[in-house]
Parts: sequence; structure tokens; C-alpha cells
Amino acid sequence: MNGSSYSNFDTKEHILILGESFERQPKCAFHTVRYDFKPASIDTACEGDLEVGKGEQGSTAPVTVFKGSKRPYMRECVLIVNHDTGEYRLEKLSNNLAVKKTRAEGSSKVQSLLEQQTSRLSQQARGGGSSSSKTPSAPKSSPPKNKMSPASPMDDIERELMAEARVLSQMSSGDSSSSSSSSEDSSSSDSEEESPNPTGPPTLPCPQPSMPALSAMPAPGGMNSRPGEGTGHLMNTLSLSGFIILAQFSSCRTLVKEPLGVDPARIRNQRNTVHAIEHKKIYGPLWKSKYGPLVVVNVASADLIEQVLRQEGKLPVRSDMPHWREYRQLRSQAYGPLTEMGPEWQRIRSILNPRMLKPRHVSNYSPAINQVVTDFILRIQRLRDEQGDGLLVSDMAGELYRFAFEGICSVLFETRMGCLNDHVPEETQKFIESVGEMLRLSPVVVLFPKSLWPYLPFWKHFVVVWDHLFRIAKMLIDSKVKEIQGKMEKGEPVEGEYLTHLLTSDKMSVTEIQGSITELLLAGVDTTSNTISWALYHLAREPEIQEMLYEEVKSVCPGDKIPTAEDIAKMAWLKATVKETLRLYPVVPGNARVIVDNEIVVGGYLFPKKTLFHLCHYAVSYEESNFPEPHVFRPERWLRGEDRLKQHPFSSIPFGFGIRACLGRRVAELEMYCVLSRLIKQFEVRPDPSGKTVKAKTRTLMIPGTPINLQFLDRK
Ligand code: HEM
Repeated sequence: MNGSSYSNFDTKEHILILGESFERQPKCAFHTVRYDFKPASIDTACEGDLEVGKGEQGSTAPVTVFKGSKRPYMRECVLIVNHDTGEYRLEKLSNNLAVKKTRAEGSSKVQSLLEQQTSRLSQQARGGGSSSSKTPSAPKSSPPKNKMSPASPMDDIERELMAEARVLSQMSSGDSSSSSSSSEDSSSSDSEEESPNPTGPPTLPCPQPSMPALSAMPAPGGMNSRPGEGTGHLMNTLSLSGFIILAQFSSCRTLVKEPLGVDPARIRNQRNTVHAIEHKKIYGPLWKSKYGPLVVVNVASADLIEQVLRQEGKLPVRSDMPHWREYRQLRSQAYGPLTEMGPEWQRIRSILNPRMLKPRHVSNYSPAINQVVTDFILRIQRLRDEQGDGLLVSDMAGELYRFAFEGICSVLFETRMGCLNDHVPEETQKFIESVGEMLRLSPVVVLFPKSLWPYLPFWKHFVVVWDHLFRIAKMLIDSKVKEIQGKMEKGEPVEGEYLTHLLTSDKMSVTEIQGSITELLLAGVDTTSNTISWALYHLAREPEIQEMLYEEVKSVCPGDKIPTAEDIAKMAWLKATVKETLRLYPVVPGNARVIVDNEIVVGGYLFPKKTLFHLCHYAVSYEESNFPEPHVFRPERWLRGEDRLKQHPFSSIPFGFGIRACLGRRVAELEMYCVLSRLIKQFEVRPDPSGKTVKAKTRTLMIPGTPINLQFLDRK
């Protein structure tokens, strides 16, 4: 392509290219780079297959490239999107280039995000596999630009590209917080963008959350970088579940917000920067939002949330998770509780539930969890002694990520992974990185039409990291199988907990166990670690509340006694502290339900089948009527008494509700109670002497916007 052919283009325009190749010329206004993709099918995807082209001389890092869709594109063409006028036009570039689709953007933020992403992938690919050293083929010269006729057969392509362009333009015109998700980025923590961004699909766990992932992804490798940090990792996982769909369209600017029954024209074009709490003030507790073609009904009162959830039916649906499901189909892997739907979902939940949710079973995990807590305390002591003034430990959320990963693996796989060691074992490291990569890529992949996935460089990478995850999970499961077989052969009793039970009960195949355990793991790390981080943050800042907790733990477990599940049952203040933490920072700030089978009535309105409801939990948990002085951290509201009686039972439901509610709730609680009680018994926790406040931000999950640093003083 001749750079001069673009010289008249406004740099605000995005261009989407269809064509064999597209090279950047030094003087071109656009950052474009030639890529050369092997027409790899996903089945052959491996690290080495990922070939992201190097930029030509003077170019910036590569942007994204698709090798054409299966449709027979006959022409190289360019779609030009003018962001000022909103106009799109498709122009033909040449007559004879084969089907390959490349996209490049102008100087928008989105471009730089994509560039960083692709550049990182490129580096990984180059460093990662034997075949990754292939160099891109020589750039082709630029074809001339011809105006296409409106009746051209390119209409189809135009439509598809316009849809993508719309997504890109919406992302690039979105809230600037989308570019700063790194926990290092403390400068913006006070801005509105960094506020918890509570709910309302526009602010739901995603849009902004998804793209920042591109830039703010922790460098893969090293446990010091929390996997998926900046993406709200996991629940990407829960985004994972119900939220991903919302994520998808929450990346679009809100077009209409409409109190049900009110003329939408009056309030058209609301910017997407208003929070759900404010939306509620404007529209009342029930309003409709349109995101592109999708319509979401936002529900922001405890009463109405209850109405939706009570009508969710026997097989509740959050959403499908097409990209997670696609991987499983591709590799003939089994769905787990997050991805499964319908009667099959019901079946696997009925198998997984008892040992995850019944208190008498869950209490059996406390020895394993307490061992992990012991190691965590030792680690805190080491870090404290190594860092700065001998008291401060930086980035507690990162440290607690290690703790939560180790803790949940000790429960699920009945094995230790070494996350709290100074030197993390290689396979563990790879596992953690794969989790992070998968969660980081999830919200990106899902932004694109499914038909394009096989041609997205990051889809290949997505598949590769899922491969690692499933491989390592399989390795751990296989080793447990061997252990069990060995014992059986020797006639020894087979004892064990979660995995052993699943393997010996014969209700699921090994493949199904692998699918379910992997999803449990994915849902069970960021959720707990972020919640513990917030609890410690508040305990450090409210010494009286911490003292109450200390006194309670000491009285239930005097001396060196380590709290068991039975002890914890007696610690009302501890439980109230965790509940209050989850009220202020519901790690999943908005959930979703699609009522598939029936029309339902909510708030006096009749909604058709398949209406997508967004449950604005964050907004509801700050309602003055339920929680006087809602911004104040006050665990006592959860103790039995007058205040408690006033709360609506659906005013704070951080683990969801009903048969589709959190499967790991009891284990999560046990982990949080064990680690908090023992940390507070061991240390007096003080805030960062720099006095920095930490605000929440929503990256799918509600996470600390900046690192939480705390001092740990030994208690005498
Ligand atoms: C503070 C910790 C946690 C919080 C606040 C939390 C919250 C949630 C929420 C809100 C949901 C959606 C529920 C609904 O749609 O009604 C959910 C689902 C789920 N959670 Fe958790 N979670 C936590 C920890 C965990 C842990 C430790 C695990 C694994 C051991 C886990 C596994 C799951 C799974 C598998 C689902 C999907 C259940 C299904 O769709 O059937 N969670 N969680």
C-alpha cells in the first residue's frame, strides 16, 4: 500500500482493511503493520503458530489482524469510519487480493491498547515456540484506492466491518478509565472513573474493564503480577458467567436510558459515565438501557431484585459464555458449573454441591486451609522484614492472590502448589499465568463476532492458555487417580476430600471432573482475595473495630489455639466484618438473569421471555433505607438487633441467590474467616503511613484501584 494514498485521511478515522497484507509506510498517518498469518486452523493452534508481524521501519507495534472470514471476500477494501461525523464508507483497494482481513486503527487510544496487546502477544509468540521464529513475508505494495459502488457485493463485508468499527469507536470514545487499569496507576484513583463504577450494564463489570485489560495486563510471568490484574480477572469468570454478555455490550455507549413508561426521547443520549446509583435517582429503581441492539432491564431495589430472583425458574440462566464454551467444544472438554446450562447444569450442581456447601463437609477443609494460612503468615513476616521499614507489606491484594490460589487448590486438588514459596514451581507458575491470560483475553475475545475468532491472534493464544489450564488440571487429577489406585491395590482405605470424593463416587467422568474443578478454581481466587484485601484495609483504618475482632478471636481461641470451623461459628464479629466488607465492596457488583421460560411481572410491568435483567447489587447495598450512613464501615449492622431487622433480605446478597448462587460460598467464607482471624490475632494491622486512601474500581470484579499497603506489627 502506498502511504501517500492515505495522506488525505483524517487521523481520527479508523480504517479497517480487507486484504492480503497491509504495510505501514513511514509517512503514513496510520499505524499499520504487515502481518503474515499462516492459515492455521484452531486445531493446530499452538504457541508457535502465532505470528504477529513485526512493524515495518518506523512503525509502532503491530495492531490486530484477522485472516479473512470463511466468507469468500473477493476484494481488498478499507472501511473508513469518521469519528466526527459518524460516517462510514467502504472503499476498494485492489481487485485481486485474496481473503485476508487486517484491521488497523488511527491514533486512537484503542489502537494503542491493541498495539500493546498485540505486541505483547507477538513477543510471547516469538519467545515461546520453535515455530515462532518465522518472519512475516515481504510486504506487498499498496493497491490503489477506488471508490466502490453502493450496490457492490461488498455489502456483507461492509456490514461486518461496520459492526466491528462501531465497537472500536465506542471503545475509543468511552471513559478514559479504560486505559488505566493497572494497580500501579494511582494517579487516577480519585477520579470518577476510578470509582466503583457500580453496575448498570454500562458500568457493569466490563466494558471499560475489558479493554484496559489490553494494556494493563500484568506482564505474564512472575507471581508478583496478579494474573488478570486490571481485568477484574476472574469473574471475568463470572463475567464469566452472566456478565460476559453484559460486558460485551456494556462496552457500547448507552444510547437510551428510559424509565419504563417514559418517553425515551427526553433522555436520549445520556453519557455512560453516570453510575447506577445516579441512574436510579433519575429513573427510579427500574429502567431500560439499550446497548446497540440489546436491551437490558436494570433492577435497582431490593424488592424488585427479589421479584426477579423468585421467578428465575428451575434452571436459572445468567448468560451463555460462548467463548468458554467454544473452547470446550473445540477440545471435547466438559462444561463446568459456570458454563453449563439447563438440565446438565442441574445434574453437575447436584453432584458438586454437597461437598462444597454442606457445613459439615466444608468444615473438613479447615485443616488444609489453616496450613495455607500458617504459610501465609510466615510469608508476611518475611516480606515485612525484607521490605522498607520492617513493617510494611506492599500490595496486599497481590499477596492475597497467592494465598487464595494456594488455598483453593489445597481444597480442590488436595495438594499444595507452592504459591507462597519464594520460588514458585514452574508448573504452578505456568498455571497461574494461564489463568491470568485466559481471564485477560476473555473480555477481548468476546467483543468480536464468533466467526472471526479462529482468525484472531489472541483467540489462538486464548486456546493455548486454556490448553495449559486443562493440561495441568488433568495432571493433578491423574496423580490423584494414581494415588487412589495405589491405595486400593494395597487394600488401604481411600481417604480424602473433594477430589477424592468426586473420583471415587463415580458420578462424573474424569473429563467432567476436570471441567468442573477448573471452573471452580477460576471462580475461587480473585473473589476471596479481593474481599480479604478490603477487610484488612478497613480493619487497619478502624482500630476500634480491629480491637473488637482481636478480643473476640482471643476469647474463642486463647493462646496458640488455631481456630477451627467450630470456633469460627462462635465469632459473630468476624462474620459481621466480612458481611460489611462485601456490602461495601460486593466483589461481583452486578449480576444477571435471563428468564428464559416465562414472561414475568416485575414492579408491575410485564416482561417477555428472555428479557435480560441486570441486578444492580452495588447500588442497592448503598441504599440509605436499608443501611443508614451507607458509606460507613460498620460491622455491627449485621449483628442481631434492631438495625438488622430493618434490612431487606435482598439488600446485600454478595453470593447471589437461589439454586444458581455461588457454589464456593462456604469455602470462600471459611478461607476468609481463617485468614482474617489469624492475621488479626498475630498482628496489629495498621494503614500505610503515607495515608493514601484506596478507592475501588470495577474491572468486572470490584477490586482495589491502587495497591493496598499495610503495616504488620507483632502483637505482644
Ligand atoms: C468472596 C468470595 C466470593 C463471592 C463474593 C462470590 C460471588 C459469586 C456470585 C455473585 C455468583 C453468581 C451467583 C448467581 O448468579 O446468583 C457466583 C457464582 C459462582 N461462584 Fe462464587 N463467589 C465467591 C467465591 C467463590 C469460590 C471460592 C468459588 C469456588 C470454590 C466460587 C465458585 C463459584 C461458581 C462455580 C459459581 C457459578 C455457579 C453456577 O453458575 O452454578 N465462588 N459467585
